[in-house]
Amino acid sequence: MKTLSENRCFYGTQGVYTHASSATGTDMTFGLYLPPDAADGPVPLLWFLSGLTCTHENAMTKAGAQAYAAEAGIALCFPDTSPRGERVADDDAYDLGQGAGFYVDATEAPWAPHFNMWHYVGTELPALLAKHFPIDPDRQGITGHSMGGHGALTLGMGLPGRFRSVSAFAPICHPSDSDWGRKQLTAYLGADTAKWAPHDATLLMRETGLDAPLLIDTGTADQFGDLLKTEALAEAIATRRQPAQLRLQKGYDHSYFFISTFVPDHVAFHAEALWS
Ligand SMILES: N[C@@H](CCC(=O)N[C@@H](CSC=O)C(=O)NCC(=O)O)C(=O)O
Repeated sequence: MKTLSENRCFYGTQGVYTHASSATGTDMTFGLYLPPDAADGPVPLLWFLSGLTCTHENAMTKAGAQAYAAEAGIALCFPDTSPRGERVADDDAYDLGQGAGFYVDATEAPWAPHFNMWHYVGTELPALLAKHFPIDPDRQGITGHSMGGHGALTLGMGLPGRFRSVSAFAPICHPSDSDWGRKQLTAYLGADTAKWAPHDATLLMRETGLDAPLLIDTGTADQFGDLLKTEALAEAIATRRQPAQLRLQKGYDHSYFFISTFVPDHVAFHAEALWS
């Protein structure tokens, strides 16, 4: 692992690191914020999975989460959203290929050799963090935005017992029934829709639900609102009687202005679960 940068931030450290990933077969870059409490021993970890077109950098520099994480004594990890590089497959569209890994392990050509973001975020990167940083692996929460919100929800439900708390900002909720999902799941996993089910939060909610507290915020003026299919997840939550807060925030769009407004609520929500 190599350190690319470390900056003092709210009395802790915002680092950016790169490492050779066996999951993706590429070098992967991630951001890790360690709060001041990490100087005294292991701290809980909150994952922030980003959306389409993002690198590790967008949420790290635009969400404004560090101030609240410092106060709550929680580390933040900002992974990249896909493998990258000249020898990695890509597509001209912004919503497929590099920057659009959808947090799945691809089985189809040309994506399968490198696009293994489920394994990367779910297995490889947690182990790397636990080895190199003062992180308590038994106290993890996960959040994310849009495609990253989809990742937070599907990893949260797909890895029972891993996360003590799950939240999302404007998540893609039902990718099997959305133009933000069908194209990508077909490309990465093939045309057999049965293989998509573990990567669809609405279907997972109907089938298995979530064994952790859940908070979702979505703006009523989200320019991608029709693609998110929030209503399908809301119905699945209600039908299942899943304990959850699903808040529709009046006038907010899909941007980081929306995320940074509600980031304090989300960090506090995770802190309550991670420190109890
Ligand atoms: N370029 C696209 C829209 C891309 C976009 O809005 N990406 C969002 C995430 S959308 C869902 O995953 C994002 O986080 N962008 C980065 C940022 O810093 O805002 C288009 O033009 O339509």
